[in-house]
Amino acid sequence: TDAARLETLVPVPVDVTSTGRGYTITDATTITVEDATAEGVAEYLAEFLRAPTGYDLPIKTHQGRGGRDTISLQLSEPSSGDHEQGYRLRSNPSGLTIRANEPAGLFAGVQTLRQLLPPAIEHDTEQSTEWTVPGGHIRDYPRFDYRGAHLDVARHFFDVETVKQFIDYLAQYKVNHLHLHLTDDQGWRIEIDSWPNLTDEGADSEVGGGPSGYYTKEEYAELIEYAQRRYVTIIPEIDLPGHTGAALESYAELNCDGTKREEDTGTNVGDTTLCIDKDVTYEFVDDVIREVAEMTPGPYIHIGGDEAHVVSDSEYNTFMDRVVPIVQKYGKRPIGWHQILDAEPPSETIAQYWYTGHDAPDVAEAAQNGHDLIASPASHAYMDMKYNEDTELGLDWAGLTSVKDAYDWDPGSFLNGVDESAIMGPETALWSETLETLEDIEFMFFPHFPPVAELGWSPAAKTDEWDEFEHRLAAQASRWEIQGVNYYQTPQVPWP
Ligand SMILES: CC1=[NH+][C@H]2[C@@H](O1)O[C@H](CO)[C@@H](O)[C@@H]2O
Repeated sequence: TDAARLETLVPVPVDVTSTGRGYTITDATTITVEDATAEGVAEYLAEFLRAPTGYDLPIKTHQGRGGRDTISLQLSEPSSGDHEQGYRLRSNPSGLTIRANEPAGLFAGVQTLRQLLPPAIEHDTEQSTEWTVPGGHIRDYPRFDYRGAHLDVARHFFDVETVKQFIDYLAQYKVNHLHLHLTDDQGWRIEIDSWPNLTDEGADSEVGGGPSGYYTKEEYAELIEYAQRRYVTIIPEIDLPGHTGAALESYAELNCDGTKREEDTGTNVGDTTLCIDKDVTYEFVDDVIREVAEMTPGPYIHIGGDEAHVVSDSEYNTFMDRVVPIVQKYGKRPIGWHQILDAEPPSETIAQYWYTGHDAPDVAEAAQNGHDLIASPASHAYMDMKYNEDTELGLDWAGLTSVKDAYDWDPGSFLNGVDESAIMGPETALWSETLETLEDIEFMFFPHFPPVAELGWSPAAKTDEWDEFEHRLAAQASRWEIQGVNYYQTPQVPWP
């Protein structure tokens, strides 16, 4: 029934009230916006609805508050207690209203509207369906401002179209940050004008040695624009000083022994590093960070810092002492995997926690001293962990991660001794040693990912019942079928 769709939303909203008869979108429906800054959302909504409904759905601006037969997108001053990424959605027989303080909130409301419509709305060809939105009102806002998803495009390269589809999946579940792991031992995937060999030579291979590639600056800008239109901030990661094999293969001088490293098509970790004692290393890092900062409108640059196993602690600290300030010099806020804390970087440096345990005293101490954290424990948020021993794709170094495991944790309290206020939010990680295609990405990401997306958005009190959640997750499958998502039908979920 239409009203049932109010009960199967993922992420679950803060407050949902069913009020009986709702609104049916017809060819008489118009979309109205009063505020020019909401026009982007109106266009996104219109494009989304026009294909499956076949209706014109004209967008009318400055028509005042919507009258009959309108989907009205309204921006209003924050009223007390409202959250800047929140929205309110109302559906009754005369029309629909989504109201928010910011366009990002309207966009979140549009994703909820998408799930209140019949699954047939996911078709990109005209369907003869009654497009009814159940009667009700929803008040909603995110628990965490930061809801992230990481994608490793270095071990295997994924083209612009694939990354755009990945961004669409993030938007569908209200995730608002995409962390692109652009560089590693097997490939350098972003064009740097001042060091052209990084992509001339460092991007011509990948794990297994297959065909590969990189993003030109134009393609990177295309991804930025596509993400911005979906209120997703892109965070580029240049992993340093370890995981630098592709750079070391491209430029002899970056190696301590002055000879180029062999091309790496394997999956070992921890056996590479830039040469800590050479000045050219810091010229290189400065050039790279400068160019990446220039092409990245978002506030963050991730500099990795994980698994620098072939340098000493003091070398690592020397490196980070020189490199973290470079990120700041170019106006960005540094993020690193949580090992970066060993170098005691400036307190604005964000640490991304990725180990499996609840106890990390150094991380807890850093959080108490003002560092913000991103929660990516490999035992719950690593989407490349196998679902079970039968899963062909993925890895299992952190153990098997069932879909229930991806839901049964709390980003705000996962780390002992860390107050929720230090947690920016959860971020999934999808490493691509074993993933080569969009279908491979989809298989590990669905249904692993929506549970973590819910933990990032929904109230803690509503996300601790797997037995309740599994029914809402199951109801998503009718949409994924139409979208053509290659999802894993885990026996853990009562699929329709
Ligand atoms: C931060 C981090 N460093 C390692 C670790 O996570 O595991 C990943 C595979 O799960 C691997 O690809 C990555 O290089």
